[in-house]
Amino acid sequence: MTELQKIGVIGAGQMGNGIAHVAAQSGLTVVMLDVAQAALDKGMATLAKNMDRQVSKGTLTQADRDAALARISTSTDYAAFGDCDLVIEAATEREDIKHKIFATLTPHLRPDALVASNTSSIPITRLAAATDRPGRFVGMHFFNPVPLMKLVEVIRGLATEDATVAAVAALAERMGKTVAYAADYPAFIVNRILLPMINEACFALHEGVGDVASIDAGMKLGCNHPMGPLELADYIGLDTCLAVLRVLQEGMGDPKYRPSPLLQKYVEAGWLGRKSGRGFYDYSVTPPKPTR
Ligand SMILES: CC(=O)CC(=O)SCCNC(=O)CCNC(=O)[C@H](O)C(C)(C)COP(=O)(O)OP(=O)(O)OC[C@H]1O[C@@H](n2cnc3c(N)ncnc32)[C@H](O)[C@@H]1OP(=O)(O)O
Ligand SMILES: NC(=O)C1=CN([C@@H]2O[C@H](COP(=O)(O)OP(=O)(O)OC[C@H]3O[C@@H](n4cnc5c(N)ncnc54)[C@H](OP(=O)(O)O)[C@@H]3O)[C@@H](O)[C@H]2O)C=CC1
Repeated sequence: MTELQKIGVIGAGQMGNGIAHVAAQSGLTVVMLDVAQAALDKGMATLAKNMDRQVSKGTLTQADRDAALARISTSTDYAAFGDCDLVIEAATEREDIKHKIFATLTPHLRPDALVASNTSSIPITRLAAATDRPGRFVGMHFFNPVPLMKLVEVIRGLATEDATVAAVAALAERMGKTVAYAADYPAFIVNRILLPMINEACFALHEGVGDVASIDAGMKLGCNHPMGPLELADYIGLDTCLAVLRVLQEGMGDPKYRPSPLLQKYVEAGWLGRKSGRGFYDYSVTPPKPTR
C-alpha cells in the first residue's frame, strides 16, 4: 500500500481525540466516530483547546491549526470509513465492546484497508481473529497525552503481515513518534511494567503506608517521576487501569497482578479519575485535593 492518507478513529475520548489531533497535524485526513454526537463535540472541543494552547505557546501557527482542524470530520455512522486507508480503534478498554465495533466496522471498509487497535492490554491476536482481516490488523498503542508523548508501541498479532507492521510504523514516525516493537503478551511492554507500579501504590494507600499526597510526593521527589502513581492513575482513568490489571491477571495467570481492592471500589463508585471529576483526587477544586 502507498502512504496512508485518510484514517478513521473510533472513540472521541482522551486517546481518540489525541490521535485525531496528531494525525491531522501531520497532514492526514481524519474521520472521528463515537456512539453519541455529544461525545464527538466534547472530543472536538478538547482537541481544539489543546491546539489553541500550542498556538499560544508558539509551537503551532494559527494557519496550521485551522488547516489541521479542517482536515477532521466527525460521524456516528460507520459508512464514513468507506474510503479510509486505516481505522484506529480507541474506544473503552472492554473486549466485548471492541469485538462489536470490529463486527460493525469491517463491512464498511475497503478490502485492503488496515485496522489497528490502541488497546492498552488486550491480546492483538485475539482481537484480530474476531475480524475478517487478521493479516491487516495490528496493535498501535499511543500514550497519554498523545500530542506530547513520543512513543508508539507497535504490536504484531500472530497473523499480522509485514506490510501492515511497516505501514503503521511509518505512520507513527510521520506523526513524530518513536516506535517500540512489542510482542503480543498481555499489556505489551510499557503497561506490563507501569500498571503493577500503579497497583502497588493503590495497595500501599489501602494499607495506610502513606496517604495520597505522600505516595505521590514520594515517587515524584524520590524517583523524579513527572507525576505520582495515583495522580497518573487518575490521568489514565481508573477504569482503564483496572481493565489492564485484569487482562494481566487473567493472561499471565499470576496472582501478583491481582488488582487492589481499593482500586476496584473506586471504579465501582464511578470514581474514574480526572475524566469523572473524582478519583484519588477531587478535581472540583483547584489545585485538585487528595481524597485520602
Ligand atoms: C494506559 C496506557 O495504555 C498507556 C499510557 O498512556 S500510560 C500514561 C503515560 N503518560 C505519562 O506517564 C505522563 C506522565 N506525565 C507527564 O509526562 C507530564 O506530567 C505531562 C507531559 C503530562 C505534563 O507535563 P507538565 O510539564 O506538568 O504540564 P504542562 O506544563 O501543563 O504541559 C507541558 C507542555 O505540554 C503542553 N500540553 C499539555 N497537555 C497537552 C495536550 N493534551 N496537547 C497539547 N499540548 C499539551 C503544555 O501546553 C505545555 O507546553 P510548554 O512545555 O510549551 O509550556
Ligand atoms: N487513558 C490512557 O492513558 C490510555 C488509554 N489507552 C486505550 O485507549 C482506549 C481508549 O481509552 P481512553 O480514551 O482513555 O478512554 P475514554 O473513556 O476517555 O474514551 C473512550 C471513548 O470511547 C467511546 N466508546 C465507548 N463505546 C463505544 C463504541 N461502541 N463505539 C464508539 N465509541 C465508543 C466512549 O464513549 P462513552 O463515553 O459514551 O462511553 C468514549 O468517548 C482504551 O482501549 C484504552 O485502554 C491507550 C493508551 C493510553
